[in-house]
Amino acid sequence: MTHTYDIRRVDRGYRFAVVVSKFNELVTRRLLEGALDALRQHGVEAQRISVAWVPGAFEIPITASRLARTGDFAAVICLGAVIRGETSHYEAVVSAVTSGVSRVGLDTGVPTIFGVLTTDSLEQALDRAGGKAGNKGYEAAVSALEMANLMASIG
Ligand SMILES: Nc1c(NC[C@H](O)[C@H](O)[C@H](O)CO)[nH]c(=O)[nH]c1=O
Ligand SMILES: CC(=O)[C@@H](O)COP(=O)(O)O
Repeated sequence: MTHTYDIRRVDRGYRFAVVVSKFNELVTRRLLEGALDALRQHGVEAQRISVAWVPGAFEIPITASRLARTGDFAAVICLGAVIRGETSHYEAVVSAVTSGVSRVGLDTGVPTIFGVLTTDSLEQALDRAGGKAGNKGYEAAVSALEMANLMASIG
């Protein structure tokens, strides 16, 4: 019989860190609210959640890395909103935050969840921050819970 890891078990002892960027705060505050809602709904008490605000998405990876390396957190949830402007700055920020968040997870072994919107417009971002396309912050927190449980199951 095959063995399947159980990702549904929620351990109330887990601690979670959230890194959220101030840039495009109208959007990112909604992502944060979604993430906090998801954690709360899954039984994670407020005192088990640490939130770090950073200036922009570019600063997310270094902060996630520092938090992951404390060993205090079952997962680090990264939230941001990079919205395309007139220049190639968008590509630079997206590239840095995407590869940086991925690297933190691989380097530390702590699930580092990518809840960073990369959109062509503010409207697209708001749609994904509690609007008609859901709340990617909420989804990111559910992924964090699943990964925390999966990592604990694997040992
Ligand atoms: N344009 C966006 C930024 N840019 C700022 C950078 O992330 C960074 O804070 C700055 O270059 C200093 O290092 N950040 C976002 O989160 N979203 C953007 O759309
Ligand atoms: C993502 C960002 O890059 C944006 O705020 C920068 O806009 P611009 O390319 O018009 O300077």
